[in-house]
Amino acid sequence: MAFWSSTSVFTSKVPRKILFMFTLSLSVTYLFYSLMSCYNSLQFPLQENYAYQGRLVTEETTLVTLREKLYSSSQGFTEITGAGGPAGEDHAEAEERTVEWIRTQASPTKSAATAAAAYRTGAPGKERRDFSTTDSDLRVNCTTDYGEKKLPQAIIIGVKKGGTRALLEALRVHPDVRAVGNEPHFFDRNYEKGLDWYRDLMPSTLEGQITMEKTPSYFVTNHAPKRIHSMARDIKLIIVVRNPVTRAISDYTQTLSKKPEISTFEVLAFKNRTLGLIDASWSALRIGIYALHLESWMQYFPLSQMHFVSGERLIVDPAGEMAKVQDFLGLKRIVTDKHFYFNKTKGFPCLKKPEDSSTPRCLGKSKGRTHPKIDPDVIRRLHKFYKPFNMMFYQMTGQNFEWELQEDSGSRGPQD
Ligand SMILES: Nc1ncnc2c1ncn2[C@@H]1O[C@H](COP(=O)(O)OS(=O)(=O)O)[C@@H](OP(=O)(O)O)[C@H]1O
Repeated sequence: MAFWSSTSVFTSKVPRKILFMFTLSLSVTYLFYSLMSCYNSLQFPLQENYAYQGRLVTEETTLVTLREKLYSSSQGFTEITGAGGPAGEDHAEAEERTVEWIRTQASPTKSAATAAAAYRTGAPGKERRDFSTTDSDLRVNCTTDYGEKKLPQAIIIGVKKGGTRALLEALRVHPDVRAVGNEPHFFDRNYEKGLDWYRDLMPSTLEGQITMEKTPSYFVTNHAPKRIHSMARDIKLIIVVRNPVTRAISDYTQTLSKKPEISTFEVLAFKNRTLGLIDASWSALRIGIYALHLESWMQYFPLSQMHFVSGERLIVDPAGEMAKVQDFLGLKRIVTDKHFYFNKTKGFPCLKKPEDSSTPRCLGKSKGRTHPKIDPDVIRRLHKFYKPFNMMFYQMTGQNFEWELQEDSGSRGPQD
């Protein structure tokens, strides 16, 4: 009773208009908060539904679109022929410097993922600017969200100066191949960093895509066969081989470009030139004794898991070599002669750009260097030195690379 009476006193004292306004504002506030909480609870189902539709209802289109996106961002010849300049810096050079940066700068306490991310994208700050390309930045951005990172199912293990970059870049045109741009050097220089570090370097892949990397020094690394085998015994191994004499000269040319003060090829090739004693411990020559290196690999892997690419044919018939590589990897033959053209200035086959651009891409200037002229007598002696090893190699692989037919040339081809 007291309550009712006090209420009636209150209503009789306060004007009806104010009471109405008060009630109205209370209702509006209540309505506002109700809507807010309702919005929050709706947000997740709406987002899920969007992704759900993307995955299931438009599955085909989405995958194709994603692949196209990944594909268009994974084209990778770094230099447009003739352009030169810092933007045209070659991958291999950048790779070397990235590896160098990681070796000297990366803190051992960093997590595998952080260190790998730094490796993949290059170093932050000044170093990063030196070898960054829009291409690789795109690659990282586009892939982090889609698919998952996997250990490689195929590796180009060699050989140094064989044509490994040309092969990898041509393979990357294939929509079912995703490869790390830099050379990870995991099984030779970075093994202690662990498999998580290695995996984290890899680009994300969608179902059906193959993860790849190339590090040509694996072929001549003692521990590499065992280590790779313990990671994946069914892995596919690709080896690009080239006339060992030409390969040695190419290797020397690369060293000479970095250290112009080194001795001549002729001096380095011999322990005693008068006695005709070849220095097979010189790495430029040692790498070319393919049969010996292959023996170590054959202790762990059957030949059926290895594919040998002719470095010479990769230049004169890139599409032909690519057909065989795609077959070996179980891929559809998508990279064909339509993807290549011969660039006269470069003297090598180059990749046509995808349809969205009219700009073709060739490898950088450290690929296809002009070799110094080497004494023909030294070349002849080196051919003689390699001949038995080559024969053994042909026997082991069941393939004749016909390097003996090139004995009189001693050099590499298109530009010479
Ligand atoms: N398309 C195309 N463009 C340019 N160069 C080509 C191409 N195909 C094969 N080659 C040959 O590749 C040689 C370099 O081999 P690698 O890429 O394996 O070198 S490296 O080990 O990664 O440094 C490189 O060696 P050099 O000619 O001695 O520079 C080339 O002969």
